[in-house]
Amino acid sequence: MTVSRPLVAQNTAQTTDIANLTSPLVRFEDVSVSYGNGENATLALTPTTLSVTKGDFIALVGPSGCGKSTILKLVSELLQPSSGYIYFAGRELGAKPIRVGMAFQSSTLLPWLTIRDNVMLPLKIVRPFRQQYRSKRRGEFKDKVDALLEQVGLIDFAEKHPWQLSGGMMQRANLCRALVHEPDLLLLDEPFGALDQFTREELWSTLQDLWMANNTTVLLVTHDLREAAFLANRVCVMSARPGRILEDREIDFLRPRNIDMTFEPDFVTLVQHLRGLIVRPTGKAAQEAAS
Ligand SMILES: Nc1ncnc2c1ncn2[C@@H]1O[C@H](COP(=O)(O)OP(=O)(O)OP(=O)(O)O)[C@@H](O)[C@H]1O
Repeated sequence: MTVSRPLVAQNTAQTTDIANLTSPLVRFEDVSVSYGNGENATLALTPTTLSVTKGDFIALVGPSGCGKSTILKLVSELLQPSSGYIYFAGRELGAKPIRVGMAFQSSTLLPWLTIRDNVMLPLKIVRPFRQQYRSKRRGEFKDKVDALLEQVGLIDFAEKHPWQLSGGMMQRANLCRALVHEPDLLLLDEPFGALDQFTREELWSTLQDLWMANNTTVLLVTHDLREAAFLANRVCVMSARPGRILEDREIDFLRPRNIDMTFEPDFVTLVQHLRGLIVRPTGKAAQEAAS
């Protein structure tokens, strides 16, 4: 099932505003990916069409190897599609630079820098901030970094080094670093995968707060269906390789969402439904289902 997008009326002043609000920030049109050539080629993604609206929080879920990370690699231009087209803000991807923020399961903080300097790093490297950093805005940037650290509860650790922080704290700092340069897209690949359940749930709330405050567009890859249903406003469920989108599901629980909500029947039913799409019955259960 694919979510139907609102229809836009033609030729009215209001139309333009609605169109701007609803036209996709990112659009995949029949995008497929094969790794390798000839007999050794692996078809990772079958022709896939996907629209991401500005401000969306999309979770990609599916069995291992179904192509979730491949989609992130495509959006971040680390990989070219084998066929099809990808558009960003209406122009083919690559036509103009886009700002991307990323966070992964393992912390990529630099051990010799303080937490503040780690979070500051994109402002020293990424345009247009790097020119401004060299000139007059250094103090302003420190305030910006500190505001983010404050928001995630790390301001008292700004002068510490990564090895002085817990895993959950390092992931908070990672999120700040991924967001500090105001990315067009925040790409998260299993960012909480290495954390214990309680820390992970704390981080869900942190990420939700950051998303609500910064109006960022997020693509999250996760194996955790509760995480997907808690955080996202759309969950895309992918099939086993070669990947395709089986269901593009709108998630309309009220915000801000809290952990108590995840024990409510509606939430549990949703997670079971998502699980049913991914996990095929095996053995006796499969025979019973087939009969
Ligand atoms: N560089 C590569 N060369 C060859 N095959 C690759 C390469 N990268 C990925 N693949 C294959 O493409 C498929 C999709 O990989 P991808 O990493 O996108 O899956 P995934 O859904 O993110 O998996 P997981 O959930 O296990 O991280 C897998 O079968 C994988 O083995």
